[in-house]
Amino acid sequence: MGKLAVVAIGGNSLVKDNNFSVQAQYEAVCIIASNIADMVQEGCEVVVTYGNGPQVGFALRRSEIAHDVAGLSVSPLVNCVADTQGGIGYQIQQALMNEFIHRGVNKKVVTVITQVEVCSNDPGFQNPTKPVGSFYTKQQAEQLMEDYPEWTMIEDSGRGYRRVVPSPKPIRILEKDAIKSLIHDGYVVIAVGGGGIPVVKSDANTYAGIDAVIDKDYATSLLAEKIEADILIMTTGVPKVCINFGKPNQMSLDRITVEETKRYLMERHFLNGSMLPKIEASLNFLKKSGTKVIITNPQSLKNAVNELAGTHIVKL
Ligand SMILES: Nc1ncnc2c1ncn2[C@@H]1O[C@H](COP(=O)(O)OP(=O)(O)O)[C@@H](O)[C@H]1O
Ligand SMILES: NC(=O)OP(=O)(O)O
Repeated sequence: MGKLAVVAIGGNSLVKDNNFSVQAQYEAVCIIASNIADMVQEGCEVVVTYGNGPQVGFALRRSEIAHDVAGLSVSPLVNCVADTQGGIGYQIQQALMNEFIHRGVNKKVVTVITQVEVCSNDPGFQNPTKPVGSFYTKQQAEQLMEDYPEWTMIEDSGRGYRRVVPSPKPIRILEKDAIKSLIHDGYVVIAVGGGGIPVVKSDANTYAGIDAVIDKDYATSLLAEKIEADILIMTTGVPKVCINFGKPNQMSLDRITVEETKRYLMERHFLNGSMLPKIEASLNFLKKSGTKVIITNPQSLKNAVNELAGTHIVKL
């Protein structure tokens, strides 16, 4: 078996130039699929995970508006996660499958509906931190919080204001063994979409969904550790991680060690709800099975694997 890489696709990186259409998202997915197919052809085993931050927020909002306008029942947030996990997984699966067909590569692709266990006492339920859906101006955000007193909104990385929802930490991936078997059988596996569908265990050892959005970077790092992946790659909206992000002295990083990363983390260079989870997920992974983490944008993926792009976080 070649090197095992986990490629995590950021939900925001699937939204191009504020075009929220399904077609535009599919086009963004196709760029990533082409890069992933290159990696597979170069001998890598690949597992794909993906976010759903924008998409799950849109799904929730659509359902709330349908309730207000047409009296339809509101979809619980956990079902919005399941819906977007399926919808985005379908697009990635189809784009990758078509890419392999075009190239004459005999590789099977499958998406696994993935449930991820969280703790019902997780402090994340009391303190929502996960930005979802659209970006709003400060004025719009103030108006929305007046109209919907139950909403919490925060400023997200200088990009505008967004609604935030609870984001408990992932503790167990229920379908982990199925994912491992499929990798072993030669599939490109797509899993842990949207961070996984959050579930809690009952006293009777059964499971039930709970309203939250798990950060896909933490869920991906947990999966990467459990399947003993060699490399973790996170694609997002920026080609490289920066220090002093958004400031006049912003500087992008090519290669950093774990120790340097920890120092930048202490110096608060990575913003909450956006780059911070990626960095924490990277450090978790490198503490366990991982040898290297790459953070870059989708179009640079192939070059990044060949050390020509992206930010590389290494043990030494
Ligand atoms: N230190 C940093 N370096 C680079 N980008 C940063 C940094 N801090 C915050 N960001 C922002 O974080 C974004 C990535 O987070 P986000 O869009 O939430 O991730 P995702 O692509 O997984 O949806 C980048 O596109 C950038 O706007
Ligand atoms: N669920 C999640 O973390 O999605 P994003 O990566 O799109 O924020």
